[in-house]
Amino acid sequence: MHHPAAIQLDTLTKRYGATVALDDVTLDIAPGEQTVLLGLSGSGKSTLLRHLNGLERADSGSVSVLGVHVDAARGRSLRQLRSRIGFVFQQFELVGPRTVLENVLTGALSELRGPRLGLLAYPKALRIRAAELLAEVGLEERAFQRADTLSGGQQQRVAIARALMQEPEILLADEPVASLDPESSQQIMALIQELAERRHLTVVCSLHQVDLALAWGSRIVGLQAGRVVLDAPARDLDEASVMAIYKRGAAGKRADSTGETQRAPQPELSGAAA
Ligand SMILES: Nc1ncnc2c1ncn2[C@@H]1O[C@H](COP(=O)(O)OP(=O)(O)OP(=O)(O)O)[C@@H](O)[C@H]1O
Repeated sequence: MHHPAAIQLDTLTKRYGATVALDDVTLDIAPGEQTVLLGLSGSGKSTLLRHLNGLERADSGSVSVLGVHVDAARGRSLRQLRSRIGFVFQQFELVGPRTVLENVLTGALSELRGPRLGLLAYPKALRIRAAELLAEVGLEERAFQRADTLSGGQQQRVAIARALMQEPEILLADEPVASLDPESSQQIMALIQELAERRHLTVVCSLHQVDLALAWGSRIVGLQAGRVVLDAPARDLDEASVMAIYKRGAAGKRADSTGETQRAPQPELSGAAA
């Protein structure tokens, strides 16, 4: 790889009590690369994503993002790093009673001092940028509507616009389409791809839908019980080779600290998505 990596994980291991959530993960992700994480529920996808912006700390090994050693970053240096990393979530995490435009603007809060209430509390240049982003995600006509009146797919578009408001270099997405119907899921994935390509964003996205991952990701990383068991360009894979990562391994047998077993495996084809 001739680029310095945007993301570099070196023998990363993370345990929660007896559970090994990430087990000796080594991974380099190049700038502009779009990577999908696949694996059973509990295989470590969210834990991996949460290490990339310092929400979790490695037990051993190292995590380097945009040249910053995340494990060593604290306070201001961690805030600075986080301002370069956008994050979107399964449940969108919008402020429901606020307008769509205000929700997008909150993505710029790290650029400002103190909380802001109401549109006029934001500088005009930011309001213009937020409106442009809303247009880019196809929601300019919804700017003054309450966020909680939008459909799930529309809410995820707002969340994506909010993440882009901070002009990130990396976009992390933790099951961004798990709450959406198949058609909206495809639209959201296509949108993320298009926006990422336009900005040369590095994307790491966890998914449960194998067919979406194959259609979308430039690179597929499969996790099984915290280990990387597959790492290949999507074009070199077919559904059968990806489904192998869902075979019941250690992940399916482990019990958590309450003694409950893991949720059932749930690879999906998006046509059968919940
Ligand atoms: N804060 C925590 N405390 C205890 N155990 C945790 C914690 N976070 C994750 N785990 C455990 O670590 C393992 C990996 O969890 P993780 O959420 O990363 O999996 P995942 O692949 O993202 O699952 P899903 O697809 O259901 O989101 C699981 O066994 C989980 O129970």
